[in-house]
Amino acid sequence: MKHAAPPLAPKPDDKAQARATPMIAQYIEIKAANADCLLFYRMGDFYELFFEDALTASRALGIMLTKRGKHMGEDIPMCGVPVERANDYLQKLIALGHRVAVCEQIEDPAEAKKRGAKSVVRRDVVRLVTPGTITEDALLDPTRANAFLALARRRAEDGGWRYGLASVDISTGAFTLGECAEAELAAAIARLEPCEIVAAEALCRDASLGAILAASGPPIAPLGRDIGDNDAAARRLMDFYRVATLEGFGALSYSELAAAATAIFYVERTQKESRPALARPLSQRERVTLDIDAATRANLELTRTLSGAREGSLLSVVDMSVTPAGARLMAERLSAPSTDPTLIGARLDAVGFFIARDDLRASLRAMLSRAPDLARALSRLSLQRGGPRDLASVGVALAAARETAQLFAGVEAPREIATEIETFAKADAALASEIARSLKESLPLDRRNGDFIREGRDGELDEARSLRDASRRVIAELQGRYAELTGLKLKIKHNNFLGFFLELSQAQGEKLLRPPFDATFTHRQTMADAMRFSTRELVELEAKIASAADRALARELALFDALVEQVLACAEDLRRLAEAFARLDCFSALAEVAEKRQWTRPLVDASLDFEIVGGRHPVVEASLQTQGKAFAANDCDLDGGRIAVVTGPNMAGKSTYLRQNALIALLAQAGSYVPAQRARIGVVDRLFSRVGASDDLARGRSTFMVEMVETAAILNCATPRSLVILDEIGRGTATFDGLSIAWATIEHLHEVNRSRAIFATHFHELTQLAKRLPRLVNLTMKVTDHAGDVVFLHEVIKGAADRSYGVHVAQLAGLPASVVARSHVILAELEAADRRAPVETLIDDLPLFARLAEAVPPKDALRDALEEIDPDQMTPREALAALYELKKKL
Ligand SMILES: Nc1ncnc2c1ncn2[C@@H]1O[C@H](COP(=O)(O)OP(=O)(O)OP(=O)(O)O)[C@@H](O)[C@H]1O
Repeated sequence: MKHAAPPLAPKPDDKAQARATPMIAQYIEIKAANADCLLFYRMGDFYELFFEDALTASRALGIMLTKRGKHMGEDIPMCGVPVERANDYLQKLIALGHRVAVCEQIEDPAEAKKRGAKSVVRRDVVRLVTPGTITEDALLDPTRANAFLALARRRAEDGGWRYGLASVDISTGAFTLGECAEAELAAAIARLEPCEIVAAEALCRDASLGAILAASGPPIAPLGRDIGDNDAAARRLMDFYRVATLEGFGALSYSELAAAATAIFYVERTQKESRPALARPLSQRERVTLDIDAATRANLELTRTLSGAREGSLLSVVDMSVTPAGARLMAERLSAPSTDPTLIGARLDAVGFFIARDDLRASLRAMLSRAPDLARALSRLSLQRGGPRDLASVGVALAAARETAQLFAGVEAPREIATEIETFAKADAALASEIARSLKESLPLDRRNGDFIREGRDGELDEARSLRDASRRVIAELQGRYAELTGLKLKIKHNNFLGFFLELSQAQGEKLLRPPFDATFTHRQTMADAMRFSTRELVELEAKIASAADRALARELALFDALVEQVLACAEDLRRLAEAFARLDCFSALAEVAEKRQWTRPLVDASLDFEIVGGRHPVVEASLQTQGKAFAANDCDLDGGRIAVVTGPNMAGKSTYLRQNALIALLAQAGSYVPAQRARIGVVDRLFSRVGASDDLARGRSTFMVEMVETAAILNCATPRSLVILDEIGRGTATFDGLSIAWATIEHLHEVNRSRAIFATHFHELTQLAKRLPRLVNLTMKVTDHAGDVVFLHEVIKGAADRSYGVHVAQLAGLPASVVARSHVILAELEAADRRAPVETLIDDLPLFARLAEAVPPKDALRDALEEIDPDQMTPREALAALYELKKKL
């Protein structure tokens, strides 16, 4: 079959448009204005897609591709999705990274007809649905924030670039700002985990930024133009918030202002006429959080495992929250732990309180688990996308707030909890009872068809409803009367085209066409097996019922709008309430985990200490527990910049040990109790890791290259306040290269970075470094070896491993016996050779890294001659002579 390239939707100025049908002409124009989106074009009960959109969507959604009419002599490809199932299809398209423009009919078809038989119903795009701007429950993951990130770039005073970051979650109204240099951008994006990134097109084209964005994962939405200068950006913000000055917004930098304005621009571009109730942007520039780069975040599997699953991540073990908002906050806390010991202490007090008061914790959690997702309901209401259930959610949340306040009445709670309780006590009781008084018990999802306002709430509504219902009874009576009158089997039915009509079989219907019945019954339609009639009485009733039903619905919708208005008038208070619920949920959930898993309160202070006694890996321990196995707890002491070099056999637990210490520090700073008997952590400013092997083939980097890039970042950035964990550096290359790199890395960490660090390695030669580096300690994994039967005890002890047991692990893994036997022979040979020329002698021959650095540059004749030259004291002639002299020396 000939398959010509599908006709692309022509440009609006194409002369083709002139020859298109009026409807296709309208389509072409709207599509051109939304070229980067799939266009859902409303036609009756369907959203239709045409031209290349139809091909994309039919492939992505697995729906049938048809055609409709011709354009320029070619069939127009078309596919469609029913309006009531649109959300399912939207979800699939969004998950695939598409953006969808929803185009509705914005006038009654009857109106269009008045303009002439051929005129098309007016249509317009009412909303762009994009991955970062969705609000519907059906499209959202309740436990994850759904933010887009707007980026803008401005010159700083020192001439360098500063990036402004605005993170907006329309589904909850959260709006935060930040600023960073290009080098910090990837880590910032990893922390914020946006679902979509928005930036001016010119910025997206920048080579180095483009590479960062492409590597960061989420789909990118380029905006046609920049937001303009500082004044234009400020004006956009003021217009959106309807304020005359930005003074109330705190000090915003130029790049933050530009990013905030870009975000608002995108909100307006996607939400069109609707204006979401966004919180005022909150600058987090002064925020003090633990810096974790993207690689470390991924390697430590904080909120997701390396394979992308939530299950098996740190979050999946820690998150025992009972509300979606609590789960979202928990993810945020783990993603951005604090570096402020006072704040951390206050949060730990709150967790401690809920551990001590398990009675209050149980009541609170029972109540919270019934509370709705207030933030998301509120957001939908503000976008006119809310339904009766969203309104009910506000009422239920307000009632729950009062109940919580009562629960804590007279209780002496720590500051972090007491402030939330004050918020609860102020919850608007009048609004809660107004909502409860107005809405029925069981509510429809959609407000479109009414039937959600209680009887007795509004006299006018009740009257219209009883008229509507009475008329329906009259219809039933009428059917009986007509049946009796004619002696025929007939039924009164309804459709949108005929309204009410009588239907009977063809044979019986014939009788109504003849006297005396033809005086009363008017023939309307003959079907294959039935005939349809109407009567004057039916037509009159139809009008009465329709108008009563219309009046009832209009009244219900008016009452709905009035309630929404009342809710939105206190949107700010309600959002604070939603946040307060999330925080209490988070604290009580952390108390729950601490108790369930026997975690203890860490001490976090401003020192450079790091002492963990009886530490465990939270995720490995939980997984062993389900298999009925115990986890062997281990200590770790890195006080004052100590570096632990861990050697030991494969499978003995080195990686687990490295990660658990990083995770314990991170949990402590996130305000959680920790899996250890005791932990004292001098607050960590940056957490670095180089663990696991992964390649980044998309960016043309091999496993070893990735390893070196990450190691370089660590050596360039780590400070004495940082915590560094390095797993098997130098493994991915030839032995001597790898050993040399690992050796120099440890020296650099010890002498230059002076960070607290743990280094796991199979290069046993490195343990010799302890002789030279005073803050280096050797640790090893305890192994028992009974007559060739090796048992890993997973216990970390002081000292160095003498062998790897690699061949033993290979045997356990099922390598053929002949290969294992041969490996033993080769190993014995190699070990004998090593004993004749041990690498340990190197330690005495090589100068230390720092001294090496001092020794550079080496002296030579050319350098000596250069040093003697003083250009300020020379005539041009002397200078020329000196130049010839230098050249000669060279
Ligand atoms: N402290 C512990 N208590 C009990 N089991 C542990 C402990 N540490 C590790 N394990 C178990 O041992 C397995 C191997 O641990 P891990 O991956 O940390 O070893 P490794 O020494 O880093 O190995 P390799 O050198 O091969 O990477 C883990 O999957 C876990 O089930």
